[in-house]
Amino acid sequence: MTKPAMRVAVTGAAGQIGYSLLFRIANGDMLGKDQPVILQLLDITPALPAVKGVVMELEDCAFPLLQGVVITDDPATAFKDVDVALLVGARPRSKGMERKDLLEANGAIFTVQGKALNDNAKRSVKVLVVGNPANTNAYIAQQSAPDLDPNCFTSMLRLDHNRALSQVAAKTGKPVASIEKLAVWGNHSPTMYADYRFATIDGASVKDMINDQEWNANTFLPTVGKRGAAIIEARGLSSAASAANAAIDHVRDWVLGTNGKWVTMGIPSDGSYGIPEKTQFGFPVTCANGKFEIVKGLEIDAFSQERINITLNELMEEREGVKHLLGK
Ligand SMILES: NC(=O)c1ccc[n+]([C@@H]2O[C@H](COP(=O)([O-])OP(=O)(O)OC[C@H]3O[C@@H](n4cnc5c(N)ncnc54)[C@H](O)[C@@H]3O)[C@@H](O)[C@H]2O)c1
Ligand SMILES: O=C(O)C[C@H](O)C(=O)O
Repeated sequence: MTKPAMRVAVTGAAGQIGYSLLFRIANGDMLGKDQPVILQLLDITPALPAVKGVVMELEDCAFPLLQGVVITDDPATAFKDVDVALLVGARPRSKGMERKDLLEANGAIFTVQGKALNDNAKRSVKVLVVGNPANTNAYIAQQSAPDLDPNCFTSMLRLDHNRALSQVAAKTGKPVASIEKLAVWGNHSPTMYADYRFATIDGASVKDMINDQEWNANTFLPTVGKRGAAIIEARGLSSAASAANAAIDHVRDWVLGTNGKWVTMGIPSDGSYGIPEKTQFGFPVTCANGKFEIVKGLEIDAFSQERINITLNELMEEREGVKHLLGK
């Protein structure tokens, strides 16, 4: 029997991530090959003609799972009864900027959209914030939606997770798919802490295999942390296909589960590992039955604690910087 369609809102639908994302959602890559979808696309008024062009292309793909498309510049319409909301629409940084430099330009978008989700989305909505600075924007949206469970709101660290997987695979000469139990802690920024201390490949310790703390501190962490800037430098534009791919991975795992495997999600802290409650922080999680759960009880050594403190402090500063948007 055919499943009822799930409603998926995507903001910034005319943008470059949107162009990589929408076709994959409509193809069933995110919610399953047996899951019909209705896309509810939001962008600003001047971008609506471009959204219509993308929708013409979606039609021309004749995706069997695509049951309908809504195009709008009104957040209330975009989020009406949605099961999943991908908040991508926001300005990207250009060369020389850090992601937090976007707070002023982008923060306000997320108060409006958080409120619109609060008033219109399904109570079980799964929200992923991609627009930068993603963790703090997700915090703003969550704080603007007091009637929704805070755990409805997540932010994207999956791109950092996937980047870290690739670097570890290259260093060890082993396939990406063989790596388990990798984690990325903290903010989606160069301060994030990609941690392979618990990672295994075919049951063997990755840390022992690499056995090179100098490489960890001076090559691996800067490479993963600054990868976004390296892509902007090389492409002249920020990452788009890999960002869309990470968004698909994040939501797919949240909805369909990880079978006990660890993934990284930015989620509101429950106080674990000393991270203040509701801080949107990258944690190792497992997902089952549509819910995520933090991997608890991991030992945090001195080097890791130092890195976690740095990324947490940055998030606290960002939070301080958006207080005025939240009337605090
Ligand atoms: N978290 C991550 O890992 C990650 C990775 C890559 C990019 N990003 C971020 O994602 C965002 C989008 O990147 P992009 O390359 O697609 O940018 P883009 O400029 O190509 O597209 C952004 C789109 O958002 C739209 N938009 C602007 N304000 C809006 C609003 N209030 N409501 C709805 N739509 C709005 C624009 O009109 C545009 O169509 C940027 O902030 C970028 O930094 C995050
Ligand atoms: O780095 C950026 O500004 C874009 C994105 O967050 C990335 O990590 O590629």
